[in-house]
Amino acid sequence: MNKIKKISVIGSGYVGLIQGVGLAELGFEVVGIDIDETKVKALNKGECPLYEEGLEELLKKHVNKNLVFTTSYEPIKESEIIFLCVGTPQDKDGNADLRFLFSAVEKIKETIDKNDYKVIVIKSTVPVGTNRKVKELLKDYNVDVVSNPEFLREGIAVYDFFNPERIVLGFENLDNKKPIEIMKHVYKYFDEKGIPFIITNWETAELTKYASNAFLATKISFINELAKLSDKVKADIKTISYAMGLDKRIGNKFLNAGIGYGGSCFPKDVKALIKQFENNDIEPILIKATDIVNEEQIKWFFEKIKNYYGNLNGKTFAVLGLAFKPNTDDLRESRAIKLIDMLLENGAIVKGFDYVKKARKNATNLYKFDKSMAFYGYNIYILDDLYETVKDVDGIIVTVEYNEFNNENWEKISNLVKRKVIFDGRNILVPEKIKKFGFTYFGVGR
Ligand SMILES: NC(=O)C1=CN([C@@H]2O[C@H](COP(=O)(O)OP(=O)(O)OC[C@H]3O[C@@H](n4cnc5c(N)ncnc54)[C@H](O)[C@@H]3O)[C@@H](O)[C@H]2O)C=CC1
Ligand SMILES: O=C(O)[C@H]1O[C@H](OP(=O)(O)OP(=O)(O)OC[C@H]2O[C@@H](n3ccc(=O)[nH]c3=O)[C@H](O)[C@@H]2O)[C@H](O)[C@@H](O)[C@@H]1O
Repeated sequence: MNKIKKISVIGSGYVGLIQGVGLAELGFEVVGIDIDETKVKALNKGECPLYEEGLEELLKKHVNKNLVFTTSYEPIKESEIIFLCVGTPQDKDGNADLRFLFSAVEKIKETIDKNDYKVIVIKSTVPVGTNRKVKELLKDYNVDVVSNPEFLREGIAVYDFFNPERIVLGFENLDNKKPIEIMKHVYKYFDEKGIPFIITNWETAELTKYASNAFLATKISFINELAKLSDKVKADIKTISYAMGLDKRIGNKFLNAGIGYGGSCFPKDVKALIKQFENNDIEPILIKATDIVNEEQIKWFFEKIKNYYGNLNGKTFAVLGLAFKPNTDDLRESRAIKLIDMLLENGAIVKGFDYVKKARKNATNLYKFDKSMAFYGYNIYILDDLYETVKDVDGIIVTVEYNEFNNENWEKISNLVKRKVIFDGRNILVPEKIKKFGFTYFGVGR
């Protein structure tokens, strides 16, 4: 097989950028294509538009060497492999919105020569049947379409790129060895590392992605539902999770009770999976419950806060954590933001903090530019310093699972707050330690 020279990666968001930078580090010549001109300009200067540990260093190492970014689709003419990494957000009915994907496919059609062989690899999370549709759209072209769902986690995405737990590849016809060989060549590094490859058909690959996310989300909703009972009967959900997790069949991961899952994927992918069931006339009982439990969890936690104070009007809260999880700037479906909105709607004053500078910047922009928030705009402050954030507050609310919170100076914090009350929405603090400084502590199910 000819050595693959150039790879195009369409979409330079969390997935596309990691994919592009990662492939560049593996020695390929990569072109990143995005419709966002500002993003492309920044990337070509080696500036990372999103925060991901280790990403900017790798970007700087390869940009303008074996990695370039452009808004033009022209470079795909020179690439045998084209990765599609555009967003597939939720539409108004809960389905995956494939507008960006189909628009990228249209651009591919306009650009490539019908006779030039290409492998088009869909990394975006797409509903069952999408790879087939894309192939149908390209039926007059000499292309193979491959489903290659992405499993990376934000916050540790660079690590995940180089250390995947599996590589799933879905093909139209397993007897057609050409695209299989090409994909194995691109992912040779992982093959040599002994990472399992799952070579299957399109539908299995597409559904594996949704199944994985929905299963993890279900584990979280399961423990969150149990946490409500645990809370009431004074059991300790952390001990329950630990004890459950020691059973290897259950495992200890994703059993941390809290204020629910957020992010750009679990909420939308669970909803999109529900829609795929419904579109196939099957009632998705369990997965629907996962979604409902998650939507309710934050409301339950908020009620807990409200019940304690009686009236939130004029009360000031320090909200520790803004993004949907630690070490990211991503505010999409962040439970912290949902909680802040509820506090503001109830007349509270919010002081928000996150360790990630870009998360603070994104939150500042969100409240500054979101017109619907303008009404209570003056009631929200995003601060750069944790101690400033807790100063004179009626309560501290932990919304992101940063272990680092335990290493802060709690004696100092206890002297800064107006009232020593903590609502730990992620069960991340060590209550014994905090209580020593006179705090009243509320967790989730403990
Ligand atoms: N963010 C994550 O951790 C993960 C995301 N995924 C999936 O990967 C896909 C991408 O997700 P993210 O990277 O988070 O999205 P994102 O929103 O961060 O990035 C998407 C990028 O695509 C660009 N784009 C849109 N239309 C385009 C077009 N026609 N041509 C070129 N560029 C275009 C946008 O400007 C944007 O930069 C989604 O399907 C998502 O569900 C899968 C695993 C992990
Ligand atoms: O498809 C995707 O986009 C990705 O979605 C998740 O990754 P991510 O959204 O980055 O974050 P997670 O670490 O999975 O956390 C998701 C949410 O669940 C919450 N969570 C996680 C674990 C837990 O025990 N409890 C809990 O509430 C987190 O706080 C966070 O809000 C999956 O873990 C990835 O494998 C997948 O590729």
